[in-house]
Amino acid sequence: MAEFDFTATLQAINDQVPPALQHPRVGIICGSGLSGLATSLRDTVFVSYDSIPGFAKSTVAGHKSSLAFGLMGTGDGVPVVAMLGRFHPYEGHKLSSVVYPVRVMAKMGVKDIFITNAAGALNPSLAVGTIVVVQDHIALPNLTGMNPLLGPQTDPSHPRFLPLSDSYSRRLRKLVFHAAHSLSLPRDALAEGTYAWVSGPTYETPAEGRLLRAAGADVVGMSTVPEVLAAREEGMDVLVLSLVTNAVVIPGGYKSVREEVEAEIAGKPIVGVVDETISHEEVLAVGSLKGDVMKSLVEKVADLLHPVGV
Ligand SMILES: O=P(O)(O)O[C@@H]1C[C@H](O)[C@@H](CO)O1
Ligand SMILES: Nc1nc2[nH]cnc2c(=O)[nH]1
Repeated sequence: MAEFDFTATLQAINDQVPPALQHPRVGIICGSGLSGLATSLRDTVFVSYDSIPGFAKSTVAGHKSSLAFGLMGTGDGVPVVAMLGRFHPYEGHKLSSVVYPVRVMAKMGVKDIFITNAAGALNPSLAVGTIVVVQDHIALPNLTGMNPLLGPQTDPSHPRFLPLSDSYSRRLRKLVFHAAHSLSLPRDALAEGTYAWVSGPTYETPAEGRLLRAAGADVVGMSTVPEVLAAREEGMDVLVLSLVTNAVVIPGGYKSVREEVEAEIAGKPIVGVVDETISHEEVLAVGSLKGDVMKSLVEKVADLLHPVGV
């Protein structure tokens, strides 16, 4: 961690943020196309990543590069810091840089972190637009030597062998369902599921999608798990919400070329999906279409939070 200087980072941030907002209770990471979450904040102060030592720059469309500090929810509001733009390993950022902002949030006093992302559906019952409350993950990179916590510990007080069985806070997951009830969201607007982390930047082949589905994952994405690990190591409670932006596993699979040719010879139309691709533009479009639902959910959860220690 010698490359990171928390004191310099916090100093640069505090120079730009009024004292009342310098110790946020909640941290939010906005996924692809979900930076609109920050419009929930009042008295907002933006701090550009350029001005923060140790922070990288997000290079992905749909990700800005600033922190937003402000108050969320009714009444006095909950002090929040939101990352408008995250870092992904596929952009060339080291895993230690990817998770540095999460560690900085912990130093600021964040207790609960809400991590959002855009993800592809592996479970065919998940429609585009569904918000998945993540209850577990499968991280192939963690199992194959790319664990973000590999290497010297960033703090000797952290556990060397971090348990992950309780990574996704039951308290916060329950609050999401209470929030959805208060907002009268239809039951199928939300689901529970397991997130598979892959490195990207390629989207999955159909066979890779089937592999991850067979392994038990419901959605797949290219972020989040490194942040979850760092947050847990830092002692924060974690909530992850995945917005389903596209289907990876197609029910019934793709029609084979033989079936297509046979249908052509018989002069019949081919029934089923022949070919389908996903693009980041599509991912962002779903984000802007469904971002408001994510936003009201996050606002309501912030409202339902009890004061720290209660
Ligand atoms: O930052 P998130 O995980 O929301 O972004 C997803 C994964 C890739 O970065 C991108 C692919 O479209 O969207
Ligand atoms: N890996 C992966 N990440 C995504 N982010 C949004 N959609 C997808 C997807 O289909 N696969």
